[in-house]
Amino acid sequence: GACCSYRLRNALHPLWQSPLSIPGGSRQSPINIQWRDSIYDPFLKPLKICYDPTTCLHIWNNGYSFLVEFDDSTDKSIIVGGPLENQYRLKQFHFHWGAINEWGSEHTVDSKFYPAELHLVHWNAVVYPTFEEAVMEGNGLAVIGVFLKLGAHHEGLQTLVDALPAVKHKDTVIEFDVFDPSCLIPSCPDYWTYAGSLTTPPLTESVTWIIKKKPIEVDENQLEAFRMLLFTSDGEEEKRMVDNFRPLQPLMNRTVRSSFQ
Ligand SMILES: NS(=O)(=O)c1ccc2oc(NC(=O)c3ccccc3)nc2c1
Ligand SMILES: [Zn+2]
Repeated sequence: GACCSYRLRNALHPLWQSPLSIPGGSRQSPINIQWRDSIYDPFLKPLKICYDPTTCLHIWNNGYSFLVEFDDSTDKSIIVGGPLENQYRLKQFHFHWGAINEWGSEHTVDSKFYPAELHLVHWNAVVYPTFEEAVMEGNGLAVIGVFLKLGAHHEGLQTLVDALPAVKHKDTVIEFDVFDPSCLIPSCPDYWTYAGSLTTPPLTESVTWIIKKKPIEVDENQLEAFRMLLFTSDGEEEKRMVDNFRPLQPLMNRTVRSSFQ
């Protein structure tokens, strides 16, 4: 059935030479969000986002994507509300994108891909002492997903794009001391939410996904800048960093809730 073909696809997908046996596999991510199957939940609260731009630390190319990491030793940059029982601390954000504009996002909406997707990764520091422990727990992480669509130039993203040549190769890092990632989040409050997993190893089923309904607009040059990054380290044969998204996973017996009617 569909499930075993997913299993096979996961095992064969080039980027994720994950062992044939993926973890449990009852709440894997990403998924297709079928708009008409999502259930409006009037008890979902608005998501409250409070980031302190001075908690920004550095940008680095980890060989999967480029990450902007934050100082998560205090509650200075947090999210609260939405589907969440506790407040969650911002750890890092990163993107997934395609070689061309026809695909690139991890989640799809009514089977439509966006050219890229932003993930803002947070962890439950109220209940767990470290990020590493939170990664192993069902309510450990909360990731906000924001779709990127081709359109107008995005001013806030440009400061990131300007820094990318300095992290072209895997395992390069540069200091990035002030950045407010809320400029990358649409002002429209509408979102979908479901219980899922990390989409790269360790693929642990510890993520409450909060997927914003509205995309942000970025221009062609900004998407092309992502595609100039490399999976490979300096001195290795160059492999462009593109198509760093995981294949869609089976919904199994999950429902996707919406914060809007
Ligand atoms: N595509 S994803 O599902 O958002 C996703 C997938 C896999 C991830 O591994 C980590 N680890 C750290 O951030 C980390 C940062 C610093 C120290 C330890 C871990 N974040 C992830 C997000
Ligand atoms: Zn991601």
